Amino acid sequence: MQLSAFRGEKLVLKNVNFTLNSGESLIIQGPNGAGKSTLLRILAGFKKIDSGEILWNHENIFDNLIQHTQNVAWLSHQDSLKPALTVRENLSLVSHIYKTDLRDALQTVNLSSIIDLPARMLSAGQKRRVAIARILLKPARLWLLDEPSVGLDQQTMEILAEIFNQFKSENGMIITTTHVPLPLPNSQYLQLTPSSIVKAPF
Ligand SMILES: Nc1ncnc2c1ncn2[C@@H]1O[C@H](COP(=O)(O)OP(=O)(O)OP(=O)(O)O)[C@@H](O)[C@H]1O
Repeated sequence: MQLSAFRGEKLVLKNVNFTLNSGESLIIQGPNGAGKSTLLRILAGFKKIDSGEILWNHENIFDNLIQHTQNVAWLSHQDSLKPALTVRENLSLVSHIYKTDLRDALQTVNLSSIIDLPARMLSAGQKRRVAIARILLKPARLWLLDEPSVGLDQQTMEILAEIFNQFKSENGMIITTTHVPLPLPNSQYLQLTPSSIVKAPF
């Protein structure tokens, strides 16, 4: 892999390298600005790299990004819910596309009772749980999660542990950023540090 990437003029990722197999998880750590979200965006195919390559089953993900996006489910830092739409409406498109059970997903995150509430009326933790339900609705091989536990209470952390465990036992792969301990035993760790390297002006 050995990938490097700039954001603007700043070298954010330098020679990052890891391998992940089916059923494994990787926890990306580092201080604010170290490039954790940037790395997730790259792995999701949303941002190009400046050197190196990312291989999925020996093939460069950037050679067929449409195919790659089908392998990936993405939980961003924001929950990306439409405030005026109900929980059901926010999730119905993804559940319709993949023919997956919206009620099951909401039940897993303990949100069945608020299925018809508009997203703008949800608490921060409830919004996070809806975003996690959306991950469950896409039959992806790789989950890319940006600080998945933000706003979650202890009970939901236990649910998250079960969700992670189940997904990995079905050979799913998880790559996640976090600033706090996550219920993901037997993970690899990748430590990023902020870089001070900037592009030469010419
Ligand atoms: N769109 C952008 N244009 C230019 N620089 C950017 C852009 N987005 C992020 N950066 C810079 O890239 C660096 C890495 O940002 P990134 O969001 O990946 O960090 P992070 O490790 O996820 O931080 P945090 O822990 O605060 O979420 C930061 O220095 C940030 O200022």
